Amino acid sequence: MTKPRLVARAIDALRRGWPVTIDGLALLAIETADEGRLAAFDPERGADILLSAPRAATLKLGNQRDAAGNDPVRVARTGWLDLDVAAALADPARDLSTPLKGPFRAVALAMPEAARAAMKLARLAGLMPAFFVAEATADETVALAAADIAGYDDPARLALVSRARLPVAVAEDAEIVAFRSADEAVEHVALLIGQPNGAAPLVRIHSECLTGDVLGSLKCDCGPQLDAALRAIAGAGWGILLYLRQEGRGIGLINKLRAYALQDQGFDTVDANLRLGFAIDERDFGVAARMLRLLGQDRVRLLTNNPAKVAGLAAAGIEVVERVAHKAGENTHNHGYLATKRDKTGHLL
Ligand SMILES: Nc1nc2c(ncn2[C@@H]2O[C@H](COP(=O)(O)OP(=O)(O)OP(=O)(O)O)[C@@H](O)[C@H]2O)c(=O)[nH]1
Ligand SMILES: [Zn+2]
Repeated sequence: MTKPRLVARAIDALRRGWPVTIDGLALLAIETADEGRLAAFDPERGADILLSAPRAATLKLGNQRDAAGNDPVRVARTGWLDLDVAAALADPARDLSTPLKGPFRAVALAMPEAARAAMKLARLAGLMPAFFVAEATADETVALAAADIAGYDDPARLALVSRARLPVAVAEDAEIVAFRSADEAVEHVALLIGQPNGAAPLVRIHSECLTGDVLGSLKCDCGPQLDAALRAIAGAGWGILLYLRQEGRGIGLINKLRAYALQDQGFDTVDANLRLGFAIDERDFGVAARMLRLLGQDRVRLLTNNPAKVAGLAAAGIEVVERVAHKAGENTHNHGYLATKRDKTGHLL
C-alpha cells in the first residue's frame, strides 16, 4: 500500500525548503535551501550532493560505478563545497559565467532506488533535481518510501469527475470532460467534438504550453497546432482533444522557462533539458490512454508527428489505427526548435 499523502507532503516540504527522507536517505533541495536550513540539516557539514545523471554528465561528473549512466551521482562534500558551490552545481544558468571549482569526487550510491525517487520528487515539485544528501538522523522530516513516489502519478488513479456542454468556436455542440487524479493536484481535460459514429475518433494529445497556447509564443508550434487540431477534429465530424497538464514536456513551467534561458545561451531544446538534469521528455502518455478508456474509446486516429505518443498509447492498450500528420505554425523563431525535434527526438516532420 503506497502512501500518496506522504508524497504530497514531501512535495510541499521541498518547495518550502524543508528536508524529506526517502528510505532513510535525508534530502534537502539545493534550490530552496538557505544558509540557516542547510546548517540545521547538516550541522557537521558532512552531507554530500546528489545530482541527476544528465546533470552530472553535463558537469563531467559521471558515475564510474553505473555503466549505463542512468543513476543519480553522489558527489562528496568537501569543506569548500558550500551553498554557493552547490547552487552552481544545481543550476545550469551559471555554467557559462562561473567556471566550476573542483575537483569533485563521486562516491558510491548506497541506495540508488531512493536516489532515483528523489529525482522524480524534484520534478513533481517543479524544482531542479539536485539535493544535499545525508543518512537520516533528523526525526522531524517527512519520511516516505521510494515506492510511494513511484506509484504517485499512476494513471490508473485518474477518474472522470465532471462533464458539461461547452460551445467552442469550431463546434457549438462540443462537450468538456474533466479528470482528476486521486493524488496529484493536476486536472486534465478532454474536449469531445461531434457525435460518435462508430468509427475511431480523430484524437489530438496536446501537452500544456502556457507560452504557446495562451501568449502566442513563436518559440514553439503549440498554439497553431492546438488551433489546427480543433479545426481538424471538427472537420472530421467526431473526435477528441486531450489537453494534458504536462507543461514543458513534464518538467513544469518554471523549469521550461529555465530551459528557454539556456536556449538564449545557444543550447537547443534537447540539450537544455539535459543540462537542467531532466530527461529529454518526461511525459507519460499512459494518462492519455486512461482518459480515452474512461471515455469508452480504445481505437483512435492520432494527430501527431511524435512516434512516442503512438508508442505510449499502444503500450497502454489503445490501438492507433492511423497516425495523421499534424504540422502547423512554422515561423522564423521556431525553425531551429522544429529541426531539433526532427533530428534528435524522431519527430516525423
Ligand atoms: N522542456 C521544454 N518543453 C518545451 C519546449 N518547447 C515546448 N515545450 C513543451 O513541449 C510540449 C509540446 O507538446 P506537443 O505539441 O503535445 O507534442 P510534441 O512532442 O511536439 O508532438 P506532436 O504531437 O508531434 O506535436 C508542451 O508541453 C510544451 O510546453 C522546450 O524548449 N523545452
Ligand atoms: Zn509550446
